[in-house]
Amino acid sequence: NFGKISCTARYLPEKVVTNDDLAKILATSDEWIRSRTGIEKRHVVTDENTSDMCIKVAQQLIRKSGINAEQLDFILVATMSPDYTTPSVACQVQGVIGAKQAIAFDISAACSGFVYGLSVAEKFIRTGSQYGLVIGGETFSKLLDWQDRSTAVLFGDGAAGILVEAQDTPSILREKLAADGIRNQSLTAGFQANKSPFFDEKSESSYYLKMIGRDIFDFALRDVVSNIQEVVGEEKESIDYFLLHQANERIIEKISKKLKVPREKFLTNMSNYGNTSAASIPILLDEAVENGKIQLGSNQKIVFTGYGGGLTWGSMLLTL
Ligand SMILES: O=C(O)C1CCN(c2ccc(-c3cc(CO)ccc3Cl)cn2)CC1
Repeated sequence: NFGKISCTARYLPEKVVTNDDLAKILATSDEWIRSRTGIEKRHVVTDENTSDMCIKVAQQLIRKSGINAEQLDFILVATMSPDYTTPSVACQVQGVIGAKQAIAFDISAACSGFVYGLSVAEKFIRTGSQYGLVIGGETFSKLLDWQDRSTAVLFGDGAAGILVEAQDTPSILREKLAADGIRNQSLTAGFQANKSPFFDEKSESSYYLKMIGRDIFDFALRDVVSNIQEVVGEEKESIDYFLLHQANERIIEKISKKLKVPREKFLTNMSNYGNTSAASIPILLDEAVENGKIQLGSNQKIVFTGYGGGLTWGSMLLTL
């Protein structure tokens, strides 16, 4: 058997924060944020955590697909902002929706988490699983230094995911995942300092998200472009849509130029959500399904590409 995407869903927290709202608390402006990132607004949780949003996505997937939660064999949640280190968000979801047969664990691959998760899901399907959920969910608002205008304006909260089910023909045609731990300090968040009586005082906690933007930008233009080329090969023209992690409008423009693929083949929505890390690709996918650009079961060819902290990156070529 092979995995196919048979349902999509998304959940955004109610509160919307515009660039002008941020300009009231930070030395920034709508003009700067919009011109440098393409972001106009983002959603921010006020009383929810990552698990709450992922549970809502899972409940929608079950309702929309008509399957019973007990049919699920696995639940994978890609997140770098879980409620706890344990239990996993996936286990919190599994418990609430009553997916008693499902194994459940989180995937920590930053903004590549959804692509890594879909790749893992495919392996479960190929070895006998029938149904599973892959959900990307983030509450970055708790990781950010809201005094730091270079990062606080870039990110948003949200969750989205897919139901993956077994079929006898392949949907995932090619994939290439990668990581480079040498550059692991280019994007960090959530460091927890040790406070035991036996630990040297040296360690200071750097919980807030820190990013060397220039390094990540360059990485996206170099490694990510060659990764897409490696996965897409000569079939560039036959791809209907490229769904890249929604980090920055200018990055996507530059990548489309480097690949010599028309910009309109790259779906984007960072203007409305900011960078939602592991949730960004499934949010984009669910919107495209909702507005009809993408139809599941249509044999359309799409590419998913994640890239971010780790450093991690990876692309998958699918026929839907
Ligand atoms: O001065 C400017 O123009 C700044 C320059 C720096 N910028 C950046 C840099 C890197 C990212 C980014 C982040 C992640 C993490 O999800 C993944 C992938 C990318 Cl490419 C987003 N924005 C913002 C505008």
